[in-house]
Amino acid sequence: MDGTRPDAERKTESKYKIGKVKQIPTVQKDFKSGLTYIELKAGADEKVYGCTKFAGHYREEKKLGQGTFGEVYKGVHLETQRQVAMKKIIVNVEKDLFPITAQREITILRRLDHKNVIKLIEMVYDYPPTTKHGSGTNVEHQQTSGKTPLTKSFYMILPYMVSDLSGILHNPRMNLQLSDIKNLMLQLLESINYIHCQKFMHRDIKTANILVDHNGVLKLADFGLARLYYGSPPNLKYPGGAGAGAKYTSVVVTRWYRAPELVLGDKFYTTAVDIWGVGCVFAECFEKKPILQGTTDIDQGHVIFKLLGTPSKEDWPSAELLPGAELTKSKYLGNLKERFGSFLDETGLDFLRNLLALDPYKRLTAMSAVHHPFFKQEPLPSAKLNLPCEESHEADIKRYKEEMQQAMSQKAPTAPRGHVTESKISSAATQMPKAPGHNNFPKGPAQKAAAATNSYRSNTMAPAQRQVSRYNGNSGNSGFTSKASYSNNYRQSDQYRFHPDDAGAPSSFAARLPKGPQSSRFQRTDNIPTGPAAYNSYGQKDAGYYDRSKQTFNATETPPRNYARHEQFHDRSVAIPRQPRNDTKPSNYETQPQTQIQKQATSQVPTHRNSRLPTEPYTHTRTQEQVQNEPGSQEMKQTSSQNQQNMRKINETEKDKDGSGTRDLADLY
Ligand SMILES: Nc1ncnc2c1ncn2[C@@H]1O[C@H](COP(=O)(O)OP(=O)(O)OP(=O)(O)O)[C@@H](O)[C@H]1O
Repeated sequence: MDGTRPDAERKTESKYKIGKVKQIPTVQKDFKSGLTYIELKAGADEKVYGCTKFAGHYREEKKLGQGTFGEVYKGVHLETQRQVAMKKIIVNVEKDLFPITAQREITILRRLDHKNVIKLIEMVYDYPPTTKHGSGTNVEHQQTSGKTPLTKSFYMILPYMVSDLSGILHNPRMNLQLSDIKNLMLQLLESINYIHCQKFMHRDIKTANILVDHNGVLKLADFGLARLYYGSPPNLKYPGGAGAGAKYTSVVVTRWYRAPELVLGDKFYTTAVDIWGVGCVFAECFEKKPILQGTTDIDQGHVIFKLLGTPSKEDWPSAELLPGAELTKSKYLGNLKERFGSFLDETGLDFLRNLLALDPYKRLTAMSAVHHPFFKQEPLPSAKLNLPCEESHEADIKRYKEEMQQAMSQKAPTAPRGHVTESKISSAATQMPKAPGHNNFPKGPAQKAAAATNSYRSNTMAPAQRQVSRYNGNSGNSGFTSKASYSNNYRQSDQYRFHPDDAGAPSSFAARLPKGPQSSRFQRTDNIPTGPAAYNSYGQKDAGYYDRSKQTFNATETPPRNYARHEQFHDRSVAIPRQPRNDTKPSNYETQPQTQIQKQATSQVPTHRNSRLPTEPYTHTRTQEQVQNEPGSQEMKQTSSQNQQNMRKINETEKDKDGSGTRDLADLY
């Protein structure tokens, strides 16, 4: 381009060669051929190949979120006035190191092209003013203040998305119906199936990385931890995911969304780690907060097993071979049904249970999950996600919390004598002692009852509860302008509803995903083979089970209630007797009796800033002393210290290559 420049200068420039040379973004049209083109002309001060210069082309507006290596801003492309999101990557001029996660994200995003995956529009750069290359807006300030070392910035320019799922779930004016959740889940599974088929694992699935545009289209974002995996894409050979043939770093995924095999230190994990994240996201749509909030990496294991039960050898045979196997000596019974039974029926619970299968080889794949009967039963997934067009990002969560606390402090109207009123409950609640280390939100039963009346979950609330909800659009008391939300039994007319099996369904979900390892279980029921080997919790025709006592297959009856799930579902030839579970009560406050209203209240308190790396738990209802005195806690302590030792060993040998951003390139591909 500029033949007069010295070689040395050209060498430094090519260090940031990122893509095509693209200095002038104006798209022109050739009238003869009808083709559009961009004229390439290097400006005198534009030194980075493949990047547009920030100054004069883009304007930075409000902050949308905090990234690992810089912030994410809303911005405007000046020539087109198009709104964009700008993910800022700050590079220290002295060290001159480009963050590897950013490099990884750019490389991967450029390879992906799917409607449910965020697109990288272009890269732009901004030089510090001390260099002769020109002046950048952000760095001028640095120079004048003279405090911080000079940095140059790169921006990943992405299409602007009006909200992320974390923001949506915390926004009191947004009310997701079950049909909307199904729609979101289908879009999410499509995006994950696409990236898995492209041989990438995402490794950071969480609500903050799931973006939604103003048309209700979901876009998976943040590929900073993604990587190419080895081996074939998901297929019949590899149930439970793909990529098992190689060793990867196990310190990936934001802790609360980390799959149990990662928690136990497995390095030969598969794409199934992303499906675990999908399960966490799905459940979060109901509780409106991350469902598995471990305070440490070891605690994460306990929290997982508290929800799903400690796995027996039959449940997860390879767990005992993992470095953190000590954790499987705990004796939790699991409380998935108690926690989510009020939101989901048996089919929904089965879907959740199979997304959150502890054994990755029993977990659904993205392609099989799409065919789960959950999506075929009422309410069907909505054809289009219609959310109020309000910006909702993780950066807004703090504001929602303040709004909620303000609304809580307002007095409710007095009720006739003898009736329990919201204000009475609230005042009783405020007298309850606060648990240590917690915020100001009420904790005791009465407070939780008060909080429950302010539930976000209007779609699952009883009508009486819904009437007193301040946040619900249905409520006359609503302090917010809200789109009319539907009543509990509202059902969209069929023309607006989507069924995955409908040939002419208006949506793009119509069963066009390839059939995967476990997908046969979720295909049409007439595909399910008959006979003893076919008992399958989804096969309506063959709803039989292997009767252990009679040593026969009972093809006509449904299994008795206590029949172990793996016997019906996973073990197709021999029913392995389930290990009797020790009934010792674990040190698990969730197993203590809780009223429904308490549970609702606990689930509705968004006390964390957002769902990034956890620092403290949401609720902390017991004192240290209480915890120590609980039955089983000493035993847990021993297990825990052994686990800690194990995990320390793992961490020492593999110093968080992914989490710290100091990964070596070899791990990339
Ligand atoms: N294209 C976009 N449109 C609107 N908001 C966005 C966009 N991309 C990111 N955001 C917002 O910025 C937040 C952080 O973005 P992102 O997760 O990509 O950054 P990150 O540096 O990778 O963060 P983390 O360290 O949490 O992984 C998102 O949760 C979202 O709220």
